[in-house]
Amino acid sequence: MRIGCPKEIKPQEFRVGLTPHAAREAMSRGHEVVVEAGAGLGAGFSDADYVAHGARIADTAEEVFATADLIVKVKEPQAAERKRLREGQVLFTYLHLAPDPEQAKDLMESGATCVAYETVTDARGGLPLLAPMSEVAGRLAPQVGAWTLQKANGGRGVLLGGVPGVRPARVVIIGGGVVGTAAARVAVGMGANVTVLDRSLPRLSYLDDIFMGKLTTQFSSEGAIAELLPTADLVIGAVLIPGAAAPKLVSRAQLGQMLPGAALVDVAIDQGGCFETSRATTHQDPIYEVDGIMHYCVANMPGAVARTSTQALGNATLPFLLALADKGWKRALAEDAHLKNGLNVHAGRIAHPAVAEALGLPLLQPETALAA
Ligand SMILES: NC(=O)C1=CN([C@@H]2O[C@H](COP(=O)(O)OP(=O)(O)OC[C@H]3O[C@@H](n4cnc5c(N)ncnc54)[C@H](O)[C@@H]3O)[C@@H](O)[C@H]2O)C=CC1
Ligand SMILES: CC(=O)C(=O)O
Ligand SMILES: [Mg+2]
Repeated sequence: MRIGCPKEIKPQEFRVGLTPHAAREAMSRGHEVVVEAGAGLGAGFSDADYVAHGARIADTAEEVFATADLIVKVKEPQAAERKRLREGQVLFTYLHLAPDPEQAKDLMESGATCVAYETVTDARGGLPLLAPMSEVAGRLAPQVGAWTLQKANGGRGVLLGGVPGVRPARVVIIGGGVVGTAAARVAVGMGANVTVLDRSLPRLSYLDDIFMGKLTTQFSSEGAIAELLPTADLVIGAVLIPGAAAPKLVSRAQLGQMLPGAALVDVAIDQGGCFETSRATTHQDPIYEVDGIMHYCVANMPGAVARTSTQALGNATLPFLLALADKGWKRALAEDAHLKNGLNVHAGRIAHPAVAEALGLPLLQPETALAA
C-alpha cells in the first residue's frame, strides 16, 4: 500500500503525521511511503531524514494526495485538503467532527473512508490516540494559563505559586481525565491551590489517591461550578464525552461573577469548548477577552511543542497505521473493535453514533460499512 504524509497546513501547526522511524517500519513491511517536502521540518525531521530511512519525497501536497491509498496526518483536513480527498482513499488523523458540520459535509462528499484518532478506544475504556496529545495539552494548560494571567496579557497579575506570605492562585480544573490529571500535576507542581471536578466518582477517587492531599476533588455539578467560579484565578476546561460536542459548563452570565482578569483555558475547544464564550483561537493569536475574563482556546495546543508531540503521537498511532496498511481498512477494523470505533465517515455517511447524533445526521452502522 502507498502511505502518504502531507505537510500540515493549519496555522502554526508544526507536528507531522509520520516520523522517519515510523516510515521505516511501514516500508520494512513492504509498503511505500511518500512524504511532502518539508513536512517534518517543524518537528525537527528533515527530508534527508526520511530519505535516509527509505521514504520518497514529493514536491507538493497534490502529489501526496493524488498518489496515496492511505493518508496519515495530525490535524483535521483543512478545506483545501478536503478537496483533494477521493473515493477509495483512507484518511487517518484527528477529525473532531461533532462541532464541525462544514468539515463533515466535505468529508462525506469526498467519498473517502475517514478514521478519527480521537474515537479509537482501548480495552480499559481509554482513548489511546487522544491520550498522548491530552498528556501534552494538559501539561501545557497551567503554563499557558499562568502566561494569560500576567498583567501585560490582560490577566489579573497573579502568580500561580504565590510567594511566601502571599497565597497561591486558585486553579479549578473541570474534567479529571487525561488532560485534567496532567494539568493538575503541573499546577500542583507550580504551587497553585488546585481543585479538580469530575462526574466520575472512580476518577475522583483515583485522583485523591495519587495526589495524596495535594489537591481537592469535587463532584462536578452546576452548583459546585457556580460556587467555585467567584474565587478562581484560572479555570481549565478538560471535559470530554467521546465523539460528542462538549457540554457548556460556564455561561456568559457567570463571567460577571468571576474575578476581573481571571483566565479560562478551554482545552476542550476542539470538541466545541465547555465555556459558552469559547471560540477557537490559534497559536498566532491565542487569547481574547469577554466581560473582563481572559480566554485561551487554542485547538491544537500540542502543536506548540511539535517535536515532543510528534514523537508521542507517532508512538501511539504506529500499530494502528500498520494494521490499516497491512490488512486494508476493512479487515483491520473488522479484526479490532477498538479501531472500528475510529470509523467516522464512509461512503458519504457518518459512521460513528455520537458524531451522527451531535451533527443530527443519519448513522451508517459501522458493521454495515464493513459488510458492503
Ligand atoms: N485543545 C487541544 O489542543 C487539545 C484538546 N484536547 C481535548 O481535551 C478534552 C479532554 O480530553 P481527555 O482528558 O483526553 O478526555 P478524558 O476522557 O480522559 O477525560 C474527560 C473527563 O471529563 C469528565 N467529564 C465529562 N463530563 C463532565 C462534566 N460535566 N464535569 C466534569 N467532568 C466531566 C469525564 O468523566 C472524564 O474523566 C477533549 O475534548 C480533547 O479532545 C486534547 C488534546 C489537545
Ligand atoms: C487532540 C488534538 O486535537 C490535537 O492534538 O490537536
Ligand atoms: Mg485539537
